[in-house]
Amino acid sequence: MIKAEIKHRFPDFALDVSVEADDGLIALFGPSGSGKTSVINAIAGLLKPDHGRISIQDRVLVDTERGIYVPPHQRRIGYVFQDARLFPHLSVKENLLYGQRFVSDGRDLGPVVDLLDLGQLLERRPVKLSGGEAQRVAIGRALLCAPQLLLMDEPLSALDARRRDAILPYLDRLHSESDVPIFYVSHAMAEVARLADHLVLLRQGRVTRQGLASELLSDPAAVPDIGVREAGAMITTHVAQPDAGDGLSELSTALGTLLLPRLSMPKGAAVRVRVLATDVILARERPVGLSALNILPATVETVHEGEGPGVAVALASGSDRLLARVTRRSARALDLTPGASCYAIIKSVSVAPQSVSASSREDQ
Ligand SMILES: Nc1ncnc2c1ncn2[C@@H]1O[C@H](COP(=O)(O)OP(=O)(O)OP(=O)(O)O)[C@@H](O)[C@H]1O
Repeated sequence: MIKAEIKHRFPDFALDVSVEADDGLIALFGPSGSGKTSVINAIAGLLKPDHGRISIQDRVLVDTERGIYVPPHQRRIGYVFQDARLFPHLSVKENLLYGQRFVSDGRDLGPVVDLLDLGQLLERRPVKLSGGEAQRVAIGRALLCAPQLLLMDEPLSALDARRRDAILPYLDRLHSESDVPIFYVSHAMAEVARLADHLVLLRQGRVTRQGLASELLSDPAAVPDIGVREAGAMITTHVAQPDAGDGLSELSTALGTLLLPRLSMPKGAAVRVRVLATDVILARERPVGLSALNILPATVETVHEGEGPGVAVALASGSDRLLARVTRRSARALDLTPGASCYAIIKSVSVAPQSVSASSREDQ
């Protein structure tokens, strides 16, 4: 359990947040200037808050009331920045070992090298690494300090889309195989949705919402904070048939089959699929003669009207949740009110490969 209550006033900005989350990956999401970096800097000890209390498990790092302030180097926190910040004169191996030198019980190099696939890179100098490789080394170095908590501040934002996609599976693996809780800062919802267990939405220095990512992502009231184009629920499912013969894979959902462009995952693998609200079409009758392959029966749970022409509709399809964005006009014409039964239609090709990731927990 991680708890952070932080109040701090900069000349032009006030931060007032309270975050409480179980271990796992806690994502801080918000627009530029909303205070994300300030929150993790306070946790790392790079920002001394005016008022606050920060604890990891039962270890209190900051309690301004009681005059407790553990200095940064004693916090056992690993920090991965946007840029890798490796020592250019040291090899990859020496950079990794640098992480270990501060702690007597640092982790063995071997498992971290395996986890992040660094074996081929050990003798190289940072100048010979791609941006994604350098970031993997930076993550490895942070892990080798045997941290109690890993802070990652936009670790992919300096990478191009191809390199980002290449490193995401390592973050999936880090998340599912390492027991170190992670605070992950990002303004890219695709990354957050893929990785987060707990989601904290920040705006102008305050938490607007927080909770289990699976619940918050399908909450229509959170759409304004997430952004209408980025909003979308997660379906946790498993691969029923990796190769359906025509370039598609079959996934089993609570109430039907989801066909997606072929996944490189084995039969039975648990997966998380992010389905954008703008990619879901609703119909009251089961449509026929339609090119879209995925038609899932669903029930309307709530309808959230925003200020624009669209409404966000939360749907239950068995135990799965979906979010659809339709126009206010369609919502009225179809009489989409809580309890209405309908069909959610999802085009297979609209689900990007990056929206599908290995799920660390079958029961999510
Ligand atoms: N040391 C500082 N002195 C004065 N103001 C600061 C300081 N650090 C941060 N701020 C202000 O606090 C606000 C929040 O900054 P912060 O970097 O925490 O936001 P962020 O959400 O991480 O933004 P981004 O996504 O752009 O990195 C900004 O308005 C910034 O100008």
